[in-house]
Amino acid sequence: MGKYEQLCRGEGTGMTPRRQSRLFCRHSVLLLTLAEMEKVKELAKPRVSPNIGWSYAWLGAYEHPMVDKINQRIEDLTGLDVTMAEDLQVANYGIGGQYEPHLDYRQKDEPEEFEDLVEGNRIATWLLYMSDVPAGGATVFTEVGAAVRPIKGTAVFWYNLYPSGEGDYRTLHAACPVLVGSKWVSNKWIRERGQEFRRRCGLQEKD
Ligand SMILES: O=C(O)CCC(=O)C(=O)O
Ligand SMILES: [Fe+2]
Repeated sequence: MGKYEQLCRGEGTGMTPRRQSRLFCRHSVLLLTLAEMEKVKELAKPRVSPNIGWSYAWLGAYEHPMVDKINQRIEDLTGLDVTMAEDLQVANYGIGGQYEPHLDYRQKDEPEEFEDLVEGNRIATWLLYMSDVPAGGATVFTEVGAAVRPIKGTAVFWYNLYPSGEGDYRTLHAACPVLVGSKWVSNKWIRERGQEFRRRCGLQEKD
């Protein structure tokens, strides 16, 4: 059985206490209000296929003042500039909906993928859960051995790139199949441009 399946079953996290303490910093405050989450879902609903597999929609800041406010909140919380970030992505997973292990950043050996990277690569990912999921639906990091259960109003944030700009393979992650309920998330992919004075670059490849 692969690490993905194992983690989804709630087995084999096996993280050292040190790693655990460095990875997890979960606050019990709602990062978006219930009204904001409902609005985001309402805006996305006509564009996703609720409750079947996995589907998503992009929400531009111009669509509703609340979207703009949410983007601003992400900037305040992460300390990163969101001017050149991608639009807010809203995704829904129905029963059985999942997302296989992948990297959010573009790799160097995908040259054709670099064409639309004027804003740079995806330096960081902000992933916010907009629903509780009674069973399944965790986000798992297969290299690290971590599983994050969706809790409505909480978010996961990580850097996809080393400060040098090199991709960090340890960020490989996946969404486990939803077993009961419906999973709503919103993703914000922050790009490298605009972070020059917010996150200093490293001298070594893996700095
Ligand atoms: O829904 C999740 O838990 C992860 C989603 C994800 O990794 C993505 O959309 O890139
Ligand atoms: Fe992802």
